[in-house]
Amino acid sequence: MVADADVVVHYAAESHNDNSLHDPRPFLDTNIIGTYTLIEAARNHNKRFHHISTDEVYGDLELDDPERFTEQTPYNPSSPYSSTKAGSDLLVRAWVRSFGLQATISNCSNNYGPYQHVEKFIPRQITNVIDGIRPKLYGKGENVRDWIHANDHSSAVLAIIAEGTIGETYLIGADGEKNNKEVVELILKHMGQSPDAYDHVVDRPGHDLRYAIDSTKLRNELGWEPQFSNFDAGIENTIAWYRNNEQWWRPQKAATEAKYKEQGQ
Ligand SMILES: Cc1cn([C@H]2C[C@H](O)[C@@H](COP(=O)(O)OP(=O)(O)O[C@H]3O[C@H](CO)[C@@H](O)[C@H](O)[C@H]3O)O2)c(=O)[nH]c1=O
Repeated sequence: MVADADVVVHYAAESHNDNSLHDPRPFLDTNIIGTYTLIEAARNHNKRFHHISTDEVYGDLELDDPERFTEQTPYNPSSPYSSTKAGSDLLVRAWVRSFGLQATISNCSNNYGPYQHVEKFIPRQITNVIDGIRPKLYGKGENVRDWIHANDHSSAVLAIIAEGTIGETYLIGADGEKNNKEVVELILKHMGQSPDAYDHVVDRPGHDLRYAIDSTKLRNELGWEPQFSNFDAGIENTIAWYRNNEQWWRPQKAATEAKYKEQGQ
């Protein structure tokens, strides 16, 4: 497959923190060995490679910290998931230096939009409300995530593939910081529910407090700008998508909720 490709863009990963806390092994197999397999294939076939990664490799920030993550922030991952992504980033960097792999890396903040698995925060709450279940907030709901629409993530990746400098890392983010409580309240508002119609549940062990991305390098060097900066409208459209595409998510819903129930979440 790699022999016939122009560019290998490596999005594939075990990506869900909660899953990694209950069964870390698939994260090592997929994120570490899987990435090793792909960079070896790209090296053997002399192909341009782009590695999709996460801002979680940088650990977390305090809620009141004025700083945001930059390409210079030291790696400090917290979870089995983010530590395997940090490991996969380092493999790519080593293949660039040792073997001259023509690779770039991007670390993106939290994505939202259509086609997201119902295990993730936003689709879980939307599909819960559709099913008459109250949304579930971990802990106090004060944790902050820096939301970006999936289409903006994709346009940034395209810009990096086209114009990015080999060996470089680019942070992708759209200045979308919101705490989890605000997001749930917005979903409830757009779904005609009372703003307090949610439950607090058991917190995630080691739960990262806040992620925040400074994407100046991507914007200045490659001229990238996000197009979907209206989060309110983005959430409304995402709700409409889940309402209109039940056949896509329904097969995963019961098993996903059963797993959460086992953890008191
Ligand atoms: C599923 C769920 C999550 N949460 C909280 C935990 C987090 O603070 C926030 C978002 O949770 P998640 O959707 O699991 O996403 P998070 O752990 O931030 O990680 C996401 O964003 C990362 C980028 O920052 C990606 O690398 C990961 O693959 C992706 O899963 O919502 C709740 O309060 N209730 C929930 O039911």
